[in-house]
Amino acid sequence: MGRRHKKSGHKKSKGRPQSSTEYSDGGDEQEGIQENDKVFEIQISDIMGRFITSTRKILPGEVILSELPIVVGPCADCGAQCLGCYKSLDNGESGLVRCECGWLICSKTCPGIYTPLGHTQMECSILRNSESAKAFNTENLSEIGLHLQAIAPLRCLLLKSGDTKNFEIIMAMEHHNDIRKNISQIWNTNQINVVNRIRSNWGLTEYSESEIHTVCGVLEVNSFEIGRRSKVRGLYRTAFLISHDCVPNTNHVDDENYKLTIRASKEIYPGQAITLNYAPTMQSTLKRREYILNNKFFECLCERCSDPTELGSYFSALICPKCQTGLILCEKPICFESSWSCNNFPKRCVGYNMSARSMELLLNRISQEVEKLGCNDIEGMEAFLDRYKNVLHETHYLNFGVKVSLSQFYGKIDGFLIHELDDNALERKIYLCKEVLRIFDVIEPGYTRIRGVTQYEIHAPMMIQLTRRLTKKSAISKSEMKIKLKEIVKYLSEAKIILEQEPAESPEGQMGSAATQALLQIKDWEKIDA
Ligand SMILES: C[S@@+](CC[C@H](N)C(=O)[O-])C[C@H]1O[C@@H](n2cnc3c(N)ncnc32)[C@H](O)[C@@H]1O
Repeated sequence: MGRRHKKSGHKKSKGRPQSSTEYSDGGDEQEGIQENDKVFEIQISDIMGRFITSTRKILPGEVILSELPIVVGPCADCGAQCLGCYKSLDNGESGLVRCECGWLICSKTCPGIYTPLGHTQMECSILRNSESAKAFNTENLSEIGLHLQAIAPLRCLLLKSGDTKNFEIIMAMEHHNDIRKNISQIWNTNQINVVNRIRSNWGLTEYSESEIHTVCGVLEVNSFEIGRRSKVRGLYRTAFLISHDCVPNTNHVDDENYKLTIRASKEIYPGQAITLNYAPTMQSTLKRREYILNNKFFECLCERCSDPTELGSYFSALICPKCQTGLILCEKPICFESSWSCNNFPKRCVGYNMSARSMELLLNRISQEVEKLGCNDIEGMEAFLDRYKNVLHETHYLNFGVKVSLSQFYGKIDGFLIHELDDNALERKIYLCKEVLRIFDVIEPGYTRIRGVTQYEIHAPMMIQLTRRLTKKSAISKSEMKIKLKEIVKYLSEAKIILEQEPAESPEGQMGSAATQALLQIKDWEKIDA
């Protein structure tokens, strides 16, 4: 697995820091932040290349940077999409609509036609002149996705004559060509779907093969997945500098104009690296490291990856089948081939070992079971947890994913609507939310979307428990009620702060407004009670 890895180990940064103004030529990357209050500067390390660190203490929720993209385009694995607004397309009732260049669009009035971050006039005439749409097989719309793969790279290349400053910024981004060219699956796919398409099929020979491979690499390594409705990627002139950590200290959102806002999710100290998680946070160390190696082309050596317990979350731990009390942990988590053994050995266990390969096979088999679970199937999920209770640690990532789903679905699914839940089911939802929060406090702490959602989720069963106790006149003293209400207000208040950062129309944004309403209602309650 290590063959793609060029650099290893974190080293201290060296060289002089560059201020963000010096680097970005006074861009808008810290919009809303005073010139004399820049919160980050650029550093360079042998291992990570450029990365950013804070110049002062940054508080949770503070905006670190906010910027519009340089380039937006369909993701490499998108299906048929509108070239202007990226809406997914199907043959639908109205059939397929084509732009003047012959490419498919959602409608003649698509808001993304002839706009800088959609289908520009320049792109339209290039695609028309090259007769690029002639090759479309509209009988098979998924094939259109292959043509769309070349659009984001083309948009980067068009900056060469249209916006040289941004073209230079893009070409100076990390592309890892030296590693990627040895991965035939990546390089050959790009050669066929992007390089040959742009140069041979569309006749744009002014762009060299190496230039096209470079923009492919830049997009793979640096782009952000954005947009709510479809698979869209964007390149940003400053945000790409943020380095990776499996326990990040920022979160990000993008709005309807693809403006990206990076906020601190927890306190960041002066000089500390500003980080985000490039990998899916709810995966085990093995899976995250594999993802980063295969998609971002480096080996993660962060604290979470280096610790066999994943900072006490036991996200990858199995229960020892020999002694039943010990945990099977990876001996050297930052080595893909490392074996696994019982942590009770030698004192309380005769010993149990597993090879990396056996662990991989076991987890793949259990993952397939998780994937088969219907997303509404609360009983199926509970049965899964019960089936593996003596195999997987209670917060193993496969259990944990199921628990996160359950923490949200109890109260929302037919037959399990919140007012239909009996006392045990309410208690179960509260228990799951608390467990989910306990683990996210370790792996994604602070002001993060999932913590906000879970804090919102926990308030409803707690409120219902309280009202049931009042109406049933089960003994509840005034002081106990006050304590319960205080706890609910604490959850809702943090949910409100976190979720109000989300776009108002998004489900999370709407939860934020609902949290505000719920807080007002509790205030009324308190008045009545008083
Ligand atoms: C989005 S770019 C970040 C900017 C890049 N360092 C540069 O100088 O242009 C991602 C690349 O930065 C490097 N990188 C980021 N975080 C890293 C980390 N935690 N450890 C090692 N390399 C890292 C890797 O080369 C990765 O592919």
